[in-house]
Amino acid sequence: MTITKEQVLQALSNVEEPDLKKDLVTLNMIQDIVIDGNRLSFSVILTTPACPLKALIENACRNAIGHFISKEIEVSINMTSRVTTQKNTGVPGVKNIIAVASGKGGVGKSTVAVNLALGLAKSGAKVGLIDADIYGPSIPIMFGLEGAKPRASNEGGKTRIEPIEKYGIKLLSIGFFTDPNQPVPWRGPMVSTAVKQLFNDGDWGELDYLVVDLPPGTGDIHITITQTFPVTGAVIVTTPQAVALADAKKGIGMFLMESINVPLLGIVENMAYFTPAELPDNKYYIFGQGGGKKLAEQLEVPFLGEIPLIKGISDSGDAGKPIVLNQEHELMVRAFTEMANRVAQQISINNAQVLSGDIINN
Ligand SMILES: Nc1ncnc2c1ncn2[C@@H]1O[C@H](COP(=O)(O)OP(=O)(O)OP(=O)(O)O)[C@@H](O)[C@H]1O
Repeated sequence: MTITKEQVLQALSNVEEPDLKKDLVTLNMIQDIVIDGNRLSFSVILTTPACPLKALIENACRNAIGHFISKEIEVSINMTSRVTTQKNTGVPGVKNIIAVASGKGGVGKSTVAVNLALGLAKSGAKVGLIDADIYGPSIPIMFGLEGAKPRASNEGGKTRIEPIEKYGIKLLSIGFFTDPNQPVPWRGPMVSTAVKQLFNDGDWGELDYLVVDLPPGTGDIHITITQTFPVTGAVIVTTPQAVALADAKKGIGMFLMESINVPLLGIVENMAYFTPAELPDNKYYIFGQGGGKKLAEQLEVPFLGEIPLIKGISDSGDAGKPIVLNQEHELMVRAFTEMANRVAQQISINNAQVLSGDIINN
């Protein structure tokens, strides 16, 4: 039997991407169609490396070919991915900037930023991390990089700073350039210049996601970053207590201000419950239950997940090996991996909504 490329595309135009709510052909996700007698192969380009719907989409493609063309065709599908982008992020080669913020200090914003970056990288994405928490940069410690100094060079009058690579991600922290034993006595404009340099002078190469750990609260750095670089979206970290939730709301308000206008990717509730190591199935909601989820519902933004409170996180942070890399802490690995996948999924959905039509650029 002879089949044509047009028949294949026609059949696959009946398969909808469940998140993006459009068919795979309209989204330009079907590529490299090869027909050889009754053998057919093609690639499906997903928009997140760890697409939770991968198996479902592959199955739907096989069914569509069987149903609309013939069950006799031998189908081979290459499921691959290419992270989308919707706007120029202002940093060459960087497809998406993710700002991680919290209203209140000490809620675990840096912990979430680090494990988010590593979770995204684990799924196969190219990831960078900027620690813009100028008054309390904690990423050098969390990666075991205290005292590290990134190499800087000068190319044609332009400074290039080489991010430090560890655990598969590229890192720059304001802490690499300051004395950890001294407070940073910088005024607003100096801070803004220093932070912008991390973005502009960093030799980031090609990145799918650049995660930015912001200082707590709302201030100069938030305004500088969001007004200089078109941020793809913000992840808000809170804990379950009423004070933290109230501050998270303020933080969210800032991102939604007309002059800032950064889309919200969602809310993460950290230290949501306590699970003792010896009783892994028990959850104790010591600070109250469901506050983060309720806030997300109220504000109509996605809820990205609950991260339990366990002692291992602070130990891992202090030991320079973030918990998402520590298979012994299965519960945490799962919580952070799922959160990272939800963030990637949300970016893919937002990008598709902005781009309408072809979302995979050739
Ligand atoms: N889920 C958790 N379980 C146990 N400890 C945690 C958890 N999340 C964070 N911590 C610990 O709480 C402390 C504060 O976390 P972190 O530095 O990530 O917070 P932050 O919000 O970035 O703080 P800052 O306001 O100083 O920037 C750290 O010691 C960290 O290891």
